[in-house]
Amino acid sequence: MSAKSFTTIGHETKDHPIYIEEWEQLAKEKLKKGPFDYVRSGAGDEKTLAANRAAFDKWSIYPRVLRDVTDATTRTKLLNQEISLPLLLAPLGYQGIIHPDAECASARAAEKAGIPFVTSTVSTRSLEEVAEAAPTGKNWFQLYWSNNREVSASMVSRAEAAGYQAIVVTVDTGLLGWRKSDFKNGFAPLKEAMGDANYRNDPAFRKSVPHWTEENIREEILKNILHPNLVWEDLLFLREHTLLPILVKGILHPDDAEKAVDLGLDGIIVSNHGGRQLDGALASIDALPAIAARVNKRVPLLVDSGFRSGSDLYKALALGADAVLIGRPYIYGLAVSGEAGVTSIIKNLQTELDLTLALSGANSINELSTTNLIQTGC
Ligand SMILES: Cc1cc2nc3c(=O)[nH]c(=O)nc-3n(C[C@H](O)[C@H](O)[C@H](O)COP(=O)(O)O)c2cc1C
Ligand SMILES: CCCCCCC(=O)C(=O)O
Repeated sequence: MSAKSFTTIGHETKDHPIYIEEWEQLAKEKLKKGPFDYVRSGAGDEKTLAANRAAFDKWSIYPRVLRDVTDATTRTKLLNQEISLPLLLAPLGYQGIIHPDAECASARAAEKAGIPFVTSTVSTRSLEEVAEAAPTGKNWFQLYWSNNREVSASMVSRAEAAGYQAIVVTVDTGLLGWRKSDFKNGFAPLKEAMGDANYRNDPAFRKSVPHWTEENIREEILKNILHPNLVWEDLLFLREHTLLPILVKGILHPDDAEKAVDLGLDGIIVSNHGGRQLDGALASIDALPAIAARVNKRVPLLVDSGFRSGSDLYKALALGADAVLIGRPYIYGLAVSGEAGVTSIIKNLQTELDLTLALSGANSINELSTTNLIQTGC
């Protein structure tokens, strides 16, 4: 889709909101308090959640004019694959608390839009079901490291067998963040039996729980996921167990980015988990420039946390990211209208990015660099 086709978009979205805030409000009206607060909230006093948004205002787009932008396009390549825009749907667990079609709807919307969908380890639908729902999709699998390496290896093998194209290892959740609204609401999605599909179906996990009962299974899953002892060397085990590209999600420091490249990992996702883990950590967009400089295009660099508009995406791409992941926005779309809602969110972002490119005087994502921005805030 190019900026020229913008006029057709109004029609396609006429029954849907344009503002993300409206989607959020509709999702709030539709969902129960526990699930809605679980999705919206951040850790602690939500300083990082807020910083993720505020940090975009430090940068302004520095436009150029009188350039022919008739052919401006958001198409680009990621991991040697064509994607229609540099956007991915981030791994969000437990989507069954949001909509009965859960991850299958999100994966189908991503498939139709030509962008990757990242299935979470704690998805409501098993990774095989998600792959079946979007058989031509660019499906990636997010791994929560297991305390039992055989379980991690087994999940990755299943992902390979189901046609997944990349593995994302999340490394910022060795312990769960201090999530006050969930404590207040007494809400724990795993207790709702919404994130256990990948474990129930996993032969290595079943073998590792000798006294499997319906009562203890979710406790066992939690014990399995939380891994404060995970260290870089553990990732070598994964490197040896798959030929799929491995991306590490949850990097904020350039030294850690360097370490990931040194270990032979294939990509980095700059992320503070949408402000849900370490409250007080820096905004992702603030972490990006130093990491981009250090990585220096040796591996793809992705970023998430707080992205809500085409202009936000543009800023990250100009600061050195190859693509951006969104989380809550598409989940609000899912809550409001299932697959169609997710599609609307993607289309609006694509159109806005396309227009932002063209209006700034650029024709493609690859042209963007820090010269397209100027720092106007601190
Ligand atoms: C409800 C919810 C569930 C999440 N579940 C996961 C998960 O299972 N695995 C993971 O790596 N990240 C998870 N995340 C973090 C997202 O992948 C992503 O980093 C974050 O949502 C990006 O910020 P944004 O929501 O502001 O776009 C979750 C985030 C939310 C909001
Ligand atoms: C024990 C780790 C579970 C994390 C669950 C999903 C998630 O990442 C989130 O932010 O919530």
